[in-house]
Amino acid sequence: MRPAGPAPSDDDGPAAAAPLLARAHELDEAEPLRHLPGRYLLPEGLLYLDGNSLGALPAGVPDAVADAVRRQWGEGLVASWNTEGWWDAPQRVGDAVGRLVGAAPGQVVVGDSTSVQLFQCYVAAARMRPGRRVVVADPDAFPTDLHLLSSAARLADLEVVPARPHEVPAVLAARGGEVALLALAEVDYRTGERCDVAALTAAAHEVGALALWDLAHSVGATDVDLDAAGADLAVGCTYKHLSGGPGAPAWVYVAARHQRDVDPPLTGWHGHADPFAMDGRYVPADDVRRMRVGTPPVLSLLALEAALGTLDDVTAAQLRARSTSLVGLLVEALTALVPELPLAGPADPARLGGHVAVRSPDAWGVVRALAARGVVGDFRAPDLVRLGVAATTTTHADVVGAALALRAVLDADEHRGAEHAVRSTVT
Ligand SMILES: Cc1ncc(COP(=O)(O)O)c(C=O)c1O
Ligand SMILES: Nc1c(O)cccc1C(=O)C[C@H](N)C(=O)O
Repeated sequence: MRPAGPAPSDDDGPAAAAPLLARAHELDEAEPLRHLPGRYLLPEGLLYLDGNSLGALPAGVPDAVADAVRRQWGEGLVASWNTEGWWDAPQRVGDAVGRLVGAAPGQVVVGDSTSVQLFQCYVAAARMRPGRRVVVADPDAFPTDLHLLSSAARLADLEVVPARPHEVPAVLAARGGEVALLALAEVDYRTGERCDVAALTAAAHEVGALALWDLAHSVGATDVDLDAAGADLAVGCTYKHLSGGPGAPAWVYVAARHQRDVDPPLTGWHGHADPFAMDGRYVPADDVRRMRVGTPPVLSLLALEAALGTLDDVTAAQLRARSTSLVGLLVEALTALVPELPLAGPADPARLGGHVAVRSPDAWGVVRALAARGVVGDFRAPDLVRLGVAATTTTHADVVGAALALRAVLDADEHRGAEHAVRSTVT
């Protein structure tokens, strides 16, 4: 963590800003994906640094959704399950997501929320490792992960052993043969810190455990490679860096080698080997389709498919390169312009996902004051100002602009206003 330092004097701000702004413009001009922001719709003049919560609207999505509603639903009616490929959309869209997380086709389905997929995976993993009762998990994980793990543990009689990512090797060494599952996120939703998926997966495998990854903050921001890492199970949202839209369905990955053994607890008819046999006996599909549950949110799935179409000609490595460049400049700009707010995570962009967080006892007021200046970040309790970069829409000029706005907020004491006293649920 970077130590807190003195605030720049009146002259330091602009002096430090000029070279940063010049470099931002150079980087934006040299950026191979500089055309990408033009494929998204954002309000004019807004500096949107919250795509790690809800990604911007891709320009093609409104027409795709209108077509899904008016033509596919309105005219095609029930026949659209076949003629428009609604029935197979979870696998088709799953493969499109899989391309961005290093999953060869046939290992990802999209349909339920991340919370549901997590629950499916916790219980399924415990069933795949009978006789082992321990799940090693990060106590600082996103709350839904912890809540669902706690319920799965009650249901399947599991013991949850807390370990932050850096503590995992020691905990695995201590609990070895008792461990059924290691459950972690690649990117810490608070600090942005990234851990080594391949190394930690290998450590889990060494003791015979499975590894489940929550990639909510990774997909579209990191170059995580599930197949290469040998991961067993993974889940992730699609409404953040993939811009699938509010409530867009999440995805689940099951490595091909586990698909005949994985035994999820929610055995809905869409996961049946022959759903239209209308057989009262459950026979799971013999591939990743068995992770499907019930009827998926088709309109949202089609919106997501259109959003992913925006990235058809872009690779995960290209997105990662742009994200890293943006995050690197954001860290540099924050370090230079607001040194009194320490970084919550590492300064090295290679060790970060798609967002950067700084600590402030007035974090909520800072976030509200930034919003009043047209800079959208978010607050995470108790003391974090989180600024996300989207490889799709954020520019280098945006990140320097956000750091400058933060400097101006602190200089003018705008974060201490009485109107910031009440905390809302979002941002
Ligand atoms: C790491 C992580 N997991 C899960 C979720 C959310 O899951 P759900 O989409 O089910 O609300 C989020 C964000 O909301 C998240 O950051
Ligand atoms: N999923 C969200 C929601 O349903 C409402 C408001 C925000 C969110 C988010 O995505 C929060 C986000 N996962 C986070 O890292 O804090």
